[in-house]
Amino acid sequence: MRPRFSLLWSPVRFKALLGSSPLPGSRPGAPGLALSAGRSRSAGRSRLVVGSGPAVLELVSGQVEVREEFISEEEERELLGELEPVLKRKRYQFDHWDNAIHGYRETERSHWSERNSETLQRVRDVAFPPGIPQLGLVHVLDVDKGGYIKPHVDSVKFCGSTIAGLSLLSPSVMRLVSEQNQSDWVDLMLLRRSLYILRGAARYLFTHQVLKEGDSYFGGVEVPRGRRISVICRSLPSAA
Ligand SMILES: O=C(O)CCC(=O)C(=O)O
Ligand SMILES: [Fe+2]
Repeated sequence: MRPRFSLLWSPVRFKALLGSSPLPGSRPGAPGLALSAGRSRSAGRSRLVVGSGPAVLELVSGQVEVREEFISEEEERELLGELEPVLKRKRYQFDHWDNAIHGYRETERSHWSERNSETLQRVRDVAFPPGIPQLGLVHVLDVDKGGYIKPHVDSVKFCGSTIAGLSLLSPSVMRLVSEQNQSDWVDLMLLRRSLYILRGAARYLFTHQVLKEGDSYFGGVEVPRGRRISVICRSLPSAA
């Protein structure tokens, strides 16, 4: 039996699937505007978020966060040590017509080693305000070097207002595109061992995607893609 709240395999996992075509009216990978230091929580983080203009950056300010070096090399090794044996037993999946993710394998995990539990607790502590209900299962997604995640909005049935993900092994670019106006976009530079957090409008009103090799540019500079594992914590939808 799959867990009741499993995000995996669910046909309603994705609310929207828009394809991965370039953005109309803007050039993907173009430098864009950086989230200004005044609006981000620290000047050090602002260079990891760029967007198509000040209005879109204003809209997502406080709802998009990227924290560089959130985990240490040692913590990354520890997570990989627990995850690799599980992931290696699975095959990468390619080319299913309805898949929002191409070239991936995934798992969910509720029990972790003590050290990894501590790392994940740090993620939860910064991502979720006290008392907010959280999905106990942590989602682990292993996307191959040639793999990518197409634009989608996480299902509101299974995921609440906050998504927080650690990036292991490879840098990548996450692109948010406004569902209302597709020329409004925000790119997040997801460095290896960084944490990103999407909240509120950034989570509900924008699709998110992880760019494929060849399209993977941040601020006009190519971000070489390798195999990437993300470890994702989510809040629960509030009860209806
Ligand atoms: O890999 C990530 O960080 C994001 C994955 C994602 O968007 C999803 O599983 O819904
Ligand atoms: Fe997602």
